[in-house]
Amino acid sequence: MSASYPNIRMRRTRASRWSRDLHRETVMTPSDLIWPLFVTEGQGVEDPVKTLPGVSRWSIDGIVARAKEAVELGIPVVALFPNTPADKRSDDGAEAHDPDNLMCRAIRAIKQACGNDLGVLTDVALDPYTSHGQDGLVDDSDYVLNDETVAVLVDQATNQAEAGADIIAPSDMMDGRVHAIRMALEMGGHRNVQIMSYAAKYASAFYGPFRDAVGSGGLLKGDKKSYQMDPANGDEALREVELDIAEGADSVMVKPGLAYLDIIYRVKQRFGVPVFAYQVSGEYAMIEAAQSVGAGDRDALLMEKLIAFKRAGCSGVLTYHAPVAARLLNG
Ligand SMILES: NCc1[nH]cc(CCC(=O)O)c1CC(=O)O
Ligand SMILES: [Mg+2]
Repeated sequence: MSASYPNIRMRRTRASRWSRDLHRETVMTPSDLIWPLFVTEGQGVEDPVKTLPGVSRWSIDGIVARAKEAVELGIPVVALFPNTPADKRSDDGAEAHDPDNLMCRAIRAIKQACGNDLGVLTDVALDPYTSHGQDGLVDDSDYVLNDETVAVLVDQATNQAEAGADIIAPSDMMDGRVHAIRMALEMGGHRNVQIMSYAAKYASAFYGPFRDAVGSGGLLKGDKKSYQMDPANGDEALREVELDIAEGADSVMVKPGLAYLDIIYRVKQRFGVPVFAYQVSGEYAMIEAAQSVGAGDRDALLMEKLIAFKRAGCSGVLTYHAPVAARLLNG
């Protein structure tokens, strides 16, 4: 007989629902969710994304409706990604400079409709605007240029802040861009605009459906391994995070989510900063696929994964399942 048994029975506290509720260490609420939304041109358009069943691209009127839905559900933030029309994509991603581009119009429309009831997070990177699908400017050998790209990103971020963005989220993985954007925001009088940096973003096979959604997938030549991180590396993620905090990020993101729980945990333990996980498109698609072949229950799979992010140390999670999760949490 073990020295502790039967003095200690771990099952005692699990025996009834009230007791399980009482002993729960981690809670998830709708305010832990960030809802990524895809914007497209037009009016009254809902364009389903084939590889993300249940997710659509919406024209700005639809995006405003989704934003109001987020407020009703208690979701504090939406994240915006534009599907730029093909004829506005170019080698240099010039459309990113236009203060009236799809993204900026969507930001203004949401802020007008929802004001301070909802935060708007905006993606900074060039892939929705480039004809080659890379997140930055490329040289003759298709190498993604760092400093030249950062200059464009600063302009893109400034336009988004001018349009009313509350959180600027650079997802490009260029070196030094957080500092450059922070300086531009300070100089531009946007002192309270936050930066949530995609600090540890991996060159992942889980981004496929997203690239479909923003229309960059078919265009992408090669891969993003010269700027996004090697999935084999963990110490390097801590260096990335340390730099972004020093450069002025208010919070950091780890992306993708589930396969990188160790990174989330290490970042939280080491730096104690707000950490967010991006449960990316491929992760969403896997849950939906499991549901559709009867391999698992979507709601249960989803909530288990979300609580794992909280347990690992996340302040919140970006997930396409945000409205589904919020409804479940709201009962
Ligand atoms: N700037 C690109 C960007 N911003 C968010 C995602 C992926 C999100 C997802 O898969 O849900 C990507 C894809 C990429 O790096 O190719
Ligand atoms: Mg970095």
